[in-house]
Amino acid sequence: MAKQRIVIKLSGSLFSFDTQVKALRDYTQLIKKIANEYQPIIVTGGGRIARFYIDLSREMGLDESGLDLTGIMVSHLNAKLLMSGLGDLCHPTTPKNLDEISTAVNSEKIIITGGLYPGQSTNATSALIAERTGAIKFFNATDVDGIYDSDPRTNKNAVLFDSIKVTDCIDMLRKENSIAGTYDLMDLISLKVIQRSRLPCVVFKSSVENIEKIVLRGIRLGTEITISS
Ligand SMILES: Nc1ncnc2c1ncn2[C@@H]1O[C@H](COP(=O)(O)OP(=O)(O)OP(=O)(O)O)[C@@H](O)[C@H]1O
Ligand SMILES: O=c1ccn([C@@H]2O[C@H](COP(=O)(O)O)[C@@H](O)[C@H]2O)c(=O)[nH]1
Repeated sequence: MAKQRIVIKLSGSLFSFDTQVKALRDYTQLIKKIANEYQPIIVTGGGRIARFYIDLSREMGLDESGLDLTGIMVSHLNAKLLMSGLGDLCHPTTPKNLDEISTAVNSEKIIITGGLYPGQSTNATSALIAERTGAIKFFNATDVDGIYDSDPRTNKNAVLFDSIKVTDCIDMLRKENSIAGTYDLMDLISLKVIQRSRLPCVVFKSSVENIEKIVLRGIRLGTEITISS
């Protein structure tokens, strides 16, 4: 019987100018372990390298959708980097749209990809992929412990939610930026997809240990996004 699918958004913070091969290997080992139980679909964020290209290209005069495409390209490079350590266990290409995702998942292999469409973040991509592939859950492994009542990077007194209704999350995050390279945490598209498809989603801090705990051992971490009836 085919394995259940899960989508894991891997924080772009894993992919940086000083990333060590050990960190990547630790993640590929974890992905292999997860693949014994589920069919993982991994979406890699753009991280600092995407922001580096986006910022320079913006100064050079590139328009916003062009900048989004640049960010998407970098997220696919990050995906390729992770794929280098997975060999045949992994679908050989990074799908570029939802149709390619639908075909790729039929291989029953691990799927690794980056962003898909301009005007959104890899979180929205992940939610759309989860919706399209019938994944049972969207695990958003980010660079903070979960969803707070305000940005914890700018408010040291921000309070972490154990769970939050998707509607409250939409109200809280609706004023966020939607220009290339600045989509923080969950963008509106990701939340709307979660809402319309009642997609289970948890946001937590990315680490090999945390992903193992939450995905394979069912330990509760971070912030669950709940859907009210
Ligand atoms: N209410 C909030 N709760 C938690 N984090 C928030 C909130 N509002 C803004 N943020 C910011 O969102 C950031 C996480 O989103 P970001 O997209 O930068 O991370 P990522 O998904 O790990 O990176 P990438 O997009 O490169 O994969 C946090 O570092 C935090 O500063
Ligand atoms: O589906 C997508 C995914 C990404 N982008 C652009 O790339 C950057 C980097 O992605 P992050 O998720 O923020 O790491 C993002 O800011 C967008 O500009 C996109 O357009 N569509």
